[in-house]
Amino acid sequence: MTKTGKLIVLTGPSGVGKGTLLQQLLQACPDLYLAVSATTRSPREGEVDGKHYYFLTKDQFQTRIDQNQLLEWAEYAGNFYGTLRAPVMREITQGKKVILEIELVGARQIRDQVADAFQIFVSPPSVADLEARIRGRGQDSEEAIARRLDQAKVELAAADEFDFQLVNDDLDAAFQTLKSKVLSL
Ligand SMILES: Nc1ncnc2c1ncn2[C@@H]1O[C@H](COP(=O)(O)OP(=O)(O)OP(=O)(O)O)[C@@H](O)[C@H]1O
Ligand SMILES: Nc1nc2c(ncn2[C@@H]2O[C@H](COP(=O)(O)O)[C@@H](O)[C@H]2O)c(=O)[nH]1
Repeated sequence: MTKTGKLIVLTGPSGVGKGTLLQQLLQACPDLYLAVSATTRSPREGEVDGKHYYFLTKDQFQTRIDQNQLLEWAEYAGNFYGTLRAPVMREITQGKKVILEIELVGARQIRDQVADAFQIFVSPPSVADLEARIRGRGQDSEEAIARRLDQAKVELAAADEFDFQLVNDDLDAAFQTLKSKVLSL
């Protein structure tokens, strides 16, 4: 019998801790495949091309759109972000669980295209905590922080659209809940 893979979407406002939770999840679930996104954003300190993102120019990103290479894409806080279709389909066909860490507009596109994708929304304990986390990361300009906090309000209002909601308050507790859910899929 052919094993069918599963597409899992992890969404939540910038700074809520998606990436932190994901790194722990990947350690705990070595069979989970994290799709590396493409973006036109500049690399942050320590970010490696092909590992954290594929860093593209706007023209390169547009070519991927024109050639239908992206499963979903969105403009977020002045930059473009998207998921490359081919690696995701390859891993799903091979029966793997594939996880995407993406924002709301992209998550909605996935919902329209992949009916059985499982969608998880991560919330902060409060907007004040969210702001403190973005600032504590120390990698975004004041302008970028303001844009991300504006967008966070839109994203938090959409949390009920998701299959599963997780509050990332205590990191260990949130990680255990996330791991149990992902392993159950
Ligand atoms: N439960 C938590 N309590 C306190 N700080 C946290 C918690 N989870 C994550 N953080 C911290 O919050 C900051 C933002 O986390 P992270 O970069 O993982 O967020 P993100 O949702 O992936 O953001 P983005 O979408 O912008 O990439 C990091 O400094 C991280 O260490
Ligand atoms: N729609 C998509 N959103 C994505 C993708 N990769 C990342 N993201 C989301 O963008 C924001 C900002 O990320 P940052 O690395 O600049 O902080 C965040 O919400 C990510 O989840 C993608 O491929 N498609």
